[in-house]
Amino acid sequence: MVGDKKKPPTLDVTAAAAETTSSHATLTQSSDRVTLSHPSGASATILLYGATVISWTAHGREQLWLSTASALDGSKAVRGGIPLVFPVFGPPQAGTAAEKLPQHGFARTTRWELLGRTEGESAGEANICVDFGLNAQSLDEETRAKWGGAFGLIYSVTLTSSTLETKMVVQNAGQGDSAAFDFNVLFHTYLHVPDVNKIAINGLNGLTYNDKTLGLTEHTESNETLRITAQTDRIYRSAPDELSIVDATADNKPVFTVSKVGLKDVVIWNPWADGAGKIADWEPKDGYQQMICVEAGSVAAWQTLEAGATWEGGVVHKAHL
Ligand SMILES: O=P(O)(O)OC[C@H]1O[C@H](O)[C@H](O)[C@@H](O)[C@@H]1O
Repeated sequence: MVGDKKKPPTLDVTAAAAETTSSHATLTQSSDRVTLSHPSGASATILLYGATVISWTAHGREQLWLSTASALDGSKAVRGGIPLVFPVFGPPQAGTAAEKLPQHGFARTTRWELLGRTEGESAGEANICVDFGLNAQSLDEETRAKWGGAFGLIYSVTLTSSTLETKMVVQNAGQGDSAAFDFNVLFHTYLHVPDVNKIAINGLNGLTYNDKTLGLTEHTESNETLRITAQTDRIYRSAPDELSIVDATADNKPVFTVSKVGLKDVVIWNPWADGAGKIADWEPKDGYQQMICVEAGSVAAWQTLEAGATWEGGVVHKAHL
């Protein structure tokens, strides 16, 4: 696990018991998952495998899309929810330190350690937060041999009545000049939407993006609002810190607000019918109509972390419906 001295000072590791309750919120733990419950009725369930959020409820409804065919037993990355991408986004390029790793790295396919829970306040309301840790020593030997970074990660998931915040701290525990490492990091959030044909994404106009469906070619977004009408897989570079997802068929009623801190890029992904048909664990096949991936991260360029240095970034997802 991440060294004691490097944990956030507020972290209450001793509270990570089988079940801890308070008048404000509860954390329930089983052998493979943790569930946070907020007094408002909101909840979040996180698998220790990949520290993957597999459910987030607010306003009495599920806010994340999860394939009904997804493995949840640690045999394969989860198809839906919020898989974590680290230390490489997409298929690693030959010649990079990450070249031997699988697509999207190892964070989503490694069991994390539960560090503990805290309660606090955000935006004037009570929240509950749970922290998970992963470091180089906890990787299996095969994975360690594929990527040498002396990394430590602390991943925090914070729940309020209508928001889910995901935050990552990356530490370089290495020593000496040669211990710097490069990484990508991304929160691969599958947002659940009532009908993808009706939503629009605001905040991308004027940005440069690389279109993965067109061989990663570079384009400039010229639409005030982005509608999803076909397979979409784009890396929007240097995106603004706030994006809104609205219902374009209902006076642009807000559906989600996505606010990022310390993260440069946003990936927008929907596999559409053609893509979903090729993904074995995607069910129901027409489920692409009820989701949109809005993935905040730093992926267009490597983040370089020097020995002893710490990096931090996160995203707040706010559900309006
Ligand atoms: O199938 P996965 O490895 O989970 O990747 C799912 C998707 O992740 C990101 O959104 C990428 O931009 C897509 O190109 C990729 O298809």
